[in-house]
Amino acid sequence: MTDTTAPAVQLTDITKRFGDVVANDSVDLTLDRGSIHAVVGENGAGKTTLMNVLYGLYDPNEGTITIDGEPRSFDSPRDAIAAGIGMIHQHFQLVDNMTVLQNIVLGHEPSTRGLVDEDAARRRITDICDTYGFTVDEHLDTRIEELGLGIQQHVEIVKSLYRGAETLILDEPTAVLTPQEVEGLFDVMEELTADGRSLIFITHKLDEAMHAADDITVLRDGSAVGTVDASATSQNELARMMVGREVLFDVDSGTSTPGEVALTVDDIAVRDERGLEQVRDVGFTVREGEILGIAGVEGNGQQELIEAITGMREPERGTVSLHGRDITETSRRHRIEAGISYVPGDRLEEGLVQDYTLVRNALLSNQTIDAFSDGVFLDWARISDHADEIIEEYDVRPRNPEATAKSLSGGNQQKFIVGRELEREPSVLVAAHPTRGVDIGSIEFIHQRFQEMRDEGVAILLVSSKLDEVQKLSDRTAVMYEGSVVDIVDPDDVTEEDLGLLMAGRSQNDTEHTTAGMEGDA
Ligand SMILES: Nc1ncnc2c1ncn2[C@@H]1O[C@H](COP(=O)(O)OP(=O)(O)OP(=O)(O)O)[C@@H](O)[C@H]1O
Repeated sequence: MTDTTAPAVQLTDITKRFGDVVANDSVDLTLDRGSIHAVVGENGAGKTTLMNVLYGLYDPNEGTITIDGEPRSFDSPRDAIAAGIGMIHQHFQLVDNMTVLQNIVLGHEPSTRGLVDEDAARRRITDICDTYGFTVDEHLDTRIEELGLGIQQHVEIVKSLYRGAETLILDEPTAVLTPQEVEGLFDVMEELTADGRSLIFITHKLDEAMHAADDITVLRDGSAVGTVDASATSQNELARMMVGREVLFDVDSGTSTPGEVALTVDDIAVRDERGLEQVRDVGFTVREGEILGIAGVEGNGQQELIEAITGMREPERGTVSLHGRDITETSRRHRIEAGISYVPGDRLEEGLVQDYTLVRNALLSNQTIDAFSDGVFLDWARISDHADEIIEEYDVRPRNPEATAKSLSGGNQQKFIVGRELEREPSVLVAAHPTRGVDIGSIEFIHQRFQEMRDEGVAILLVSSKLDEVQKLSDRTAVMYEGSVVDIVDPDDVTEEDLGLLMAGRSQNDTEHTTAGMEGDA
């Protein structure tokens, strides 16, 4: 019998070590039933580790987990799910080429005398959707790959509820959403808690934590430094608790003085691996000393566009030029050597070799740089110094160049990639979601570096799903929707809401702003 007066989850004295690293140090956390509890903290503070303990992925060295007043121990996520815990990961765990229905029931198919009872599954899913206001039941026969990320996230939540989750862990759920989708998610979260379910909400966005949560626990260096009432705290207080110093929230982006055109994308069309045209006749320029932001919901062609610019995918038609020279046919390596740096959006797939040490990762895409090689042999001492410099400058923790990439927290991996790509002294920087998963102190630093580089004359193409980031850094903002640039606007003349509408495919007539010139001549 469930004790409805007990907290939904109580973590007591949880300690988890990885070798010498104490990822969680005697952490306590109480999740009240029917409440939203945000967990915030710098990169590497121990948030993911703590949630992985609760979700049965890690066995803690010490401490206890109590669910509904009963001590429990989990050997695997299967045990945690059986105890009513669900987790929505940052990287969705859905099978792309299966339908929504197949994904939701996977492994939990209801059966009547051994036969899968699909109607029963549909009825249950519709009930869940009706209760919480999801529209997932309208897409049950659609394949996941055909749906936007906002709906995919709802599918993940419905899947957890279908499996009986009473407590949901949401790991940075707003990172990939438009402002409108974020509001939608908060509404869903409210419905869930009104119905007695309990939520843990991991986020780097302090305003979201304050807006959505009841309680906020701050982790720092593996320890819980405190739990505060969300309605009685401030961003500054939270930032001080997290970082141990004041953090500037508004760095003035200053004004740029653009020079010559560095990068020209002329009417390119790009197909993805399935042969679908993902970029349709897109053209723009980026000048030296200018940041062109690209705003858009992920999956609207940004990735294919970047791949065509950086030499990883051949466009179907159109040209890419660097300082007036056509480079459309040249290799990725040629473009690196010609001065194009690239911060990829997917650090697990493209940015790092997870089993390599940071020293070896510092060499990636730098192999032919003169400073590191005499053309025949690599200068490992120099490469190791370079890794040290990145670690020091970008505050990568732990400060160990011999650590493997996979032993770093997500945000620290990201800081290392950004450091490697920015410190190569590029003339053009293409960066996709450079601060994804990065904590506020480090975002502040990375943003400052972007502005310094711009002021030194680097042409920067910034793709980001964080509108505040695009708004803050860009000198002009291009909005992509369904493979096209629907508009290029001056960020000073539009609000985040305007951008959100453009990103959702509303025409420019729906918003009021000044067009900043499609070809960089604003
Ligand atoms: N499998 C592992 N092996 C070794 N060290 C690890 C492992 N997983 C995590 N760590 C270390 O534990 C600490 C906490 O990492 P964790 O991923 O929990 O941080 P986080 O707060 O989730 O960070 P982020 O905001 O960057 O996601 C870090 O120092 C990290 O390097």
